Amino acid sequence: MTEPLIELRGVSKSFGSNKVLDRVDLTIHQGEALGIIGPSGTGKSTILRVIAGLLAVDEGEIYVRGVRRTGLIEDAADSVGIGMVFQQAALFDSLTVEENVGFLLYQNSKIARSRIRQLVNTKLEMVGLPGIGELYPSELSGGMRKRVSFARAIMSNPESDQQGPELLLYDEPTAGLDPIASTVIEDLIRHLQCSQGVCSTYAIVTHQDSTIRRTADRVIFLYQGRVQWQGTVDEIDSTDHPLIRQFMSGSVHGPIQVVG
Ligand SMILES: Nc1ncnc2c1ncn2[C@@H]1O[C@H](COP(=O)(O)OP(=O)(O)OP(=O)(O)O)[C@@H](O)[C@H]1O
Repeated sequence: MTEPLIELRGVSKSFGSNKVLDRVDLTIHQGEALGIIGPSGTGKSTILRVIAGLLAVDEGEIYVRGVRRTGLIEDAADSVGIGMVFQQAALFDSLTVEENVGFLLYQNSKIARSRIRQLVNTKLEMVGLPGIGELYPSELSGGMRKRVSFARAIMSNPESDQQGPELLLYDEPTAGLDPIASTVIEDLIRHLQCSQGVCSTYAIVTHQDSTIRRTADRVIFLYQGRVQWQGTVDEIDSTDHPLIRQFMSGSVHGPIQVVG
């Protein structure tokens, strides 16, 4: 098998006395669509932030295409471009859609405004929202805001060698959306995976059944700081693993402790 794009080896992370990740091993290969599921508060977003290089770990090693990462992403860029779509769309309300999507280029490059506008428009078209650059986030629906945040995550700098992120990390991209708006987002995630030159690999954290089934090929189940199960999306239905059976049925009875 080829070298993984990302590999976590024995990664642990605590917040105070709360040990959220406990010697987690995880690999993501080129072209994979990985679903990360598990009960609330079990460390799914934390894993994404670790993979993105936004959060330091207490123990363990992170390899990016076989090269050990030391420090955070701000210390040294990885050889693999990573884009992250946060749980909340996290747009700046006082900026237009265009300024939000092109934010990093406006801030960190000397590229002409007209060129950035062109690049932004291309990305807005890719997420199915052409011509909305002049609008403000408050004028958009929740689903549109999510799509704008996708456009921002896949923006690339034409002055750099990287065409765009090779790995996209989605944190609950369909949370709070109705079933149809969720389908639009799920289709978009798959479509972006297949678009040439953009993010053919992704990891997605989700609680939504339809999103797990429609966007993931392989799934890992996280609980009590560990990867407790992994399998294909079809195996979710056939496994008799008690954690998966309880989680997918939503039962309050079983090995998963119900909080609250
Ligand atoms: N910056 C932080 N400081 C302190 N505690 C944190 C921090 N970030 C996360 N935590 C704690 O770590 C645990 C895991 O949080 P995380 O957001 O990774 O869980 P999750 O599985 O994504 O949850 P959910 O499904 O509810 O979004 C929680 O108990 C959370 O309170």
